[in-house]
Amino acid sequence: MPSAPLRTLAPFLRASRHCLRPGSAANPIQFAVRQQNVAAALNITRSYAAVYQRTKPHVNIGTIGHVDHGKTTLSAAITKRQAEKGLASYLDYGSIDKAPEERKRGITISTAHIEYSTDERHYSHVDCPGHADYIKNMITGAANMDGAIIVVAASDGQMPQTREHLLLARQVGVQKIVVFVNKVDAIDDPEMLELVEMEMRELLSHYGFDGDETPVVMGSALCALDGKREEIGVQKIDELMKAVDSWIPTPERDLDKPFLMSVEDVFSIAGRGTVASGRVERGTLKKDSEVELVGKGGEVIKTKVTDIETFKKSCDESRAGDNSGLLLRGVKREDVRRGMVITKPGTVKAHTKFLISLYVLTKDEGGRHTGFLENYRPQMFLRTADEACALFFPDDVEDKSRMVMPGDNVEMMATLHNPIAIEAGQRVNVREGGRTVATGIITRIVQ
Ligand SMILES: Nc1nc2c(ncn2[C@@H]2O[C@H](COP(=O)(O)OP(=O)(O)OP(=O)(O)O)[C@@H](O)[C@H]2O)c(=O)[nH]1
Ligand SMILES: [Mg+2]
Repeated sequence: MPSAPLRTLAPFLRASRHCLRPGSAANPIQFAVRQQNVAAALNITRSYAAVYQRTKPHVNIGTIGHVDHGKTTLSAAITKRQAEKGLASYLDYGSIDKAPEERKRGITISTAHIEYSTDERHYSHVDCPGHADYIKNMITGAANMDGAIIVVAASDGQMPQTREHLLLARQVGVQKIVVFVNKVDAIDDPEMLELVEMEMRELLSHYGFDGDETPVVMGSALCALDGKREEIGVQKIDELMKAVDSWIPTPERDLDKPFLMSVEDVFSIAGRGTVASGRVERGTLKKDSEVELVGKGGEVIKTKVTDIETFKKSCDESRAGDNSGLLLRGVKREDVRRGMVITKPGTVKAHTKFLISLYVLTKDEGGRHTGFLENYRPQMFLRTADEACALFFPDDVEDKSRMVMPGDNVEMMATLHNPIAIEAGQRVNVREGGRTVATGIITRIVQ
C-alpha cells in the first residue's frame, strides 16, 4: 500500500514519465517546481526524506507493556504524528494489530514492523503483542531492541504487572527505556499520576535502570490518535519522541566500537613469536597498537600487536569481520588460550557471575526432553570460550524448588568456574553432552 505522500505523488510521477526526454533523469521534485506546485514539491521532498533518507542514524525500538495498556494505540499515534510532519507513513490501529505471523527457524514472531523518523534519527519499531514470544525472539537473536517505550496505563493505578514490565525490559537486554504513562484522559486526580510516576521511578531503580533520570511522559495515545485534547494528545507524542531521541543512545556501528577479537587458535612461528587468530568482532586495529588479552584465569596480559595477517597476507590494519592472525610481542604460546579476547586496553573485563535470560530449547528444537532444577551445571559457550557453569534462581525468585522446563523463558544467575571476558548484551549458548539445550543473553554483570 503506497503511503499518503506517495499517492499524491503518483500523478506527478506519471506526468513526469511522459515529459522525459531520453537520457534525462526523472526528477519529480523539479517537475513539481516547474509546475509551480510548491505544495506537491514539498510533499515529494518530505516523502523522499521519510522513505529514502538513510543518512540518519538507525535505532531499533518498540513498545512493551501489559495487555490493553495501549501499546498498539500508541504505535499508531506515533506514526500518525510523524506522518503529519512528513516523517512516516501513517499506519492505523488495524494494520498494526493484524501483523502477519513470520516464521524464522521454527520460531514464531508475530510483531508488526513499523518505520518512522524524527528530525534526528530513523526508527524501526516493533509493537510487541505477547511477552513470552518476544522474549524468546530477543534471546534467540531473531529480534533486537536498542531501547524500549514501556506503556503503563494510569487508570490501573498501582499495578502488580508494572514489575513484570520492567523485568521484561531487563530480560530482553534493554539498558535504557522511556516510560509512557497512558490513558491520562481517564484520570481526574493529579495526585494519582504523581503516585504512578513515583512508583515507576522506584521500580526502575529496583530493576537496575536509572530511576531518577529516566524520562516519564504522561499522555493519552487515544487522544493523539483521535486528534483530541492536544495538551495530552499530540503534544505528548512530540514530547515522547524527544525523550526517545535523547535518552536512548544510537547504537555504535561495529567498526566504530573498540577493537575486540575472540581467540580461536594459537600457534607459534619460529623466530617471530606467538600468533593468535580469530574473527574480529568489532572495531579496527592498526599494526603496533597496544592491546590486552583478557580471560581464562582473570589475569590481564598487556602487549603489542607487531604484525597483522589477514587472509594470509601481512597488512597494516585488521577490522570487524576479518579473519586475522595477530603477532603478539613477548607473549608465550602457553599464555594464550582459546576463549580469551584481544581488545583495546581497558574496554573489557573478565567476570564470573552474571544475570542471564535463557530460552530453554524444546525436545523438537534439539533440546532436553526433561526439565532441570537450580544448581544445574552445564557447559557455557561465550564467543570462542567454553566454560563450566552453574545456574541458580536470582534472589528475588521465591520458589527456588521450581523446575525449568523445555520451552521456558527464564532469568537465572550464572556463575563460571573461571573468569571470562563478558559484557551485558552478549549472547551465549548452553550445552550439555554435545547438544545445545538453551540459548541466552547476558543482561547484567554481577561480579
Ligand atoms: N481512555 C483511553 N483509552 C485508551 C488509550 N489508549 C488506548 N486506549 C484503549 O485501551 C484499549 C487497549 O488498547 P491497545 O492499544 O489495543 O492496547 P495494547 O497494549 O496494544 O493491548 P494488547 O496488544 O492486547 O496487549 C483499547 O480499547 C484502546 O482504545 C488512552 O489514551 N485513553
Ligand atoms: Mg496491541
